[in-house]
Amino acid sequence: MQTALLETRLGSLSPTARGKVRDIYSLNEEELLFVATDRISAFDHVLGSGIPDKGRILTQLSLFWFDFLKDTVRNHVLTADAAKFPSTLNPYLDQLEGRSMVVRRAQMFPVECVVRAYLSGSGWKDYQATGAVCGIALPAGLRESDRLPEPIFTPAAKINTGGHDENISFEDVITAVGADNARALRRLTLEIFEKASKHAESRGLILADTKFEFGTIDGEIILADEVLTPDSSRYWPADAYSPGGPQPSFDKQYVRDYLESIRWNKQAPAPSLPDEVVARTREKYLEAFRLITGRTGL
Ligand SMILES: N#Cc1c(N)ncnc1-c1cnn(CCN2CCOCC2)c1
Repeated sequence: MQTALLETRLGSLSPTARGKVRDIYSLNEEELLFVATDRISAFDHVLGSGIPDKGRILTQLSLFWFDFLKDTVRNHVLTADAAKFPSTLNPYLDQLEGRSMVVRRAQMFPVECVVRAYLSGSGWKDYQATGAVCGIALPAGLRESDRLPEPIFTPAAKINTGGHDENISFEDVITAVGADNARALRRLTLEIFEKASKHAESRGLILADTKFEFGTIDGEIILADEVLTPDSSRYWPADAYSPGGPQPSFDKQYVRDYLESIRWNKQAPAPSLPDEVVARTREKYLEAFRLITGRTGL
C-alpha cells in the first residue's frame, strides 16, 4: 500500500492556512503555494487515514478544468511545474511534485459561489424547511436528488469562526461584494457550470453541484481555489441516478459506508480506514480522473 502524504513539512516555511485537506503557503507578496495533501474528510471530519495520490489526482483535475475553462474565465495559476517553483522549495519537491501549484495572490471574494442543478445536501435541507434555497423559491413536491428546473446560484459564506458555511441570499452577496460584482459572480458561476456539466454528462457523470471561489487580480475577476474536484463538487454516476433519496457519492461512498458500519460516534476522534477502503477509494479518485480528463495516467 503506497503511503499517503498527510501533511507537508517545508522547513522554515509554515502554512498561512491549513484547510481540511489543503495547505496554503505564502511565498511572497504576489505568490502563494497551494498544496493538496492526501487527507480525506467525511461528515465534516478529517479521517485518520489518507488516500495515497488523492492530492495529486485532485490537483491534476483542477488543472484540467482551469485549462478547459480558459476561454471563459482567467485563473490564478502561475505554474504547477515543480521545475519552475522558487528554488527555495527544491529540498521539498518530493512532497510537492504533482500535488501543488504556485498561484497569484488575489483579492478573494468572501463568498463560496455554489451552483446546484439537483436538490441535495444543505440545499435539500433548506428546501424541506422553507420550500426555497438561498431565497430562491422552488416548485413544491420536489424529492431529494431531483433535478431542478434549471441550475441555481446558491451562495454560501463562513458566517462564524466555526468554519461552517451557511447558505446566504443573493442580496447578502450584494451587501458583501457590491451589486456589479454579485451579478458578475452569479453569471460566471452559472456559465462555467453549464460548460462543465455538459462535459461531465458526456463522460457519464452527473455534476449535481459545485463550489467556485473567485478573486480579483489587477481588477479582473479570476477563478481561484480548486475547481470542479470531487472535494468541491457532487459527482454522481449517471447510470445509477435514482431520485427520491441520497445518491451514492462517486468518491466517498466506501468511506461513508465504512464509517456507518462501525457506527462511528462523530464526537469521537476520526477513525483510520481499513486498507481495502483506502485502496477502493483511491481507485474511485483515479476513475473520476480518467472519466473527466480522458487520460489514463496522472
Ligand atoms: N485560491 C486562492 C487564493 C488566491 N489566489 N489568493 C489569495 N488567497 C487565496 C485563498 C486563500 N484561502 N483560500 C481558500 C479559502 N477561501 C478564501 C475565500 O473565502 C472562502 C474561503 C483561497
